[in-house]
Amino acid sequence: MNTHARHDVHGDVARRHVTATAPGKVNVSLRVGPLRPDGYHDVASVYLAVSLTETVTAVARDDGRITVGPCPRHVSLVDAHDVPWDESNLAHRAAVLLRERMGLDPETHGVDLQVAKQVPVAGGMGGGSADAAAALVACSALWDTGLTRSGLAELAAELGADVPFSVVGGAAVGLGTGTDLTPVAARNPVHLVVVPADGGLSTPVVFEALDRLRAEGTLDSPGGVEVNQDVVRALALADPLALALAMDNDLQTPAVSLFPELSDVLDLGLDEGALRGMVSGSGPTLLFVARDEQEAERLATAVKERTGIEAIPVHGPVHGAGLL
Ligand SMILES: C[C@](O)(CO)[C@H](O)COP(=O)(O)OP(=O)(O)OC[C@H]1O[C@@H](n2ccc(N)nc2=O)[C@H](O)[C@@H]1O
Ligand SMILES: Nc1ncnc2c1ncn2[C@@H]1O[C@H](COP(=O)(O)OP(=O)(O)OP(=O)(O)O)[C@@H](O)[C@H]1O
Repeated sequence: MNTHARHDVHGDVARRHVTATAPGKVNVSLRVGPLRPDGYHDVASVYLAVSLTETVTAVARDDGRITVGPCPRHVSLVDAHDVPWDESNLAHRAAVLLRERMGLDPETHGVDLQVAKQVPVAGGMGGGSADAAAALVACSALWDTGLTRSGLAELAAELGADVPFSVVGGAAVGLGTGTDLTPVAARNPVHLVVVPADGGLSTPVVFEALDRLRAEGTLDSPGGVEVNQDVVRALALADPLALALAMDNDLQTPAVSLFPELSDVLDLGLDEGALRGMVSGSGPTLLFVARDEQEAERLATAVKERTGIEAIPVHGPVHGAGLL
């Protein structure tokens, strides 16, 4: 029996359960290369794990079934109606993959996954990826796999480009499809405001829009991608102004072309004193850089007052997926 699992009483049956959390992310730099034959793009990304986290409780079942649903105890801050609560859910896929790769008996190793979400759905902040990362960590403890964090990160890469980073957390450069991670220093927290949009954007559709804009010559087509070292340096120096000036995102133009309302909110954030505004990942969530925590609080309140949107002050880096 592993040391992390606790017991709970459901009816007459004591069921072991484990809870894990995993962070959402923003990309403070996202440089995207040309389309590859496998449908992916090489990226040079600088990831920052932020203080919006997903929580997954894995409750043991001995009938081999795997289920996923909203957590009945933890409050979700986002509308769980937008989430597919079936086998396509990334947390469900994570549990299936882990069980298979560890050679565990599918007749006896089942789990109910209870997910509490804080990260906007389909917002470009890797919320589904964080659910997968938390599910991997929770199920690994529940089933006593003995996998290390790097073993989990390797499995994570099979689930999606952003999943390994949510396992690892902190701040990191991501190469390849984003899964080849190198941690970078980020000593002091960076304070940001994230502004979710009313609706989501499909990640592949945003990448396709980028390819289209490049093919028609509206955007330059790079031969390859290089890491934005100015952003890496700004994180190491914990200098919000340098970070704001250096940040970039190749998916911003395609995301705004698909979701034109974003330009108004970007302008409004700058008008309210943000050091810089940018689309987070594939969008449509926006991120604004603030000078410090107080300024982030003030900015979030101002954006909320002017737009009615629930702007959220966050900070990063925070640690990766772990047991509660
Ligand atoms: C936009 C980012 O969030 C930035 O971190 C990621 O690149 C996307 O990560 P993700 O949502 O975990 O992506 P996946 O689920 O692996 O891929 C979804 C789809 O996005 C596109 N995709 C994703 C990552 C990548 N490096 N190149 C791509 O072209 C592909 O069409 C892929 O089929
Ligand atoms: N656990 C999950 N939570 C949310 N969405 C999920 C989950 N599992 C699968 N999905 C599907 O994945 C899509 C993208 O969800 P997610 O919230 O991860 O987007 P995202 O933050 O834009 O991702 P990324 O930044 O990694 O591209 C959703 O529209 C949904 O259909």
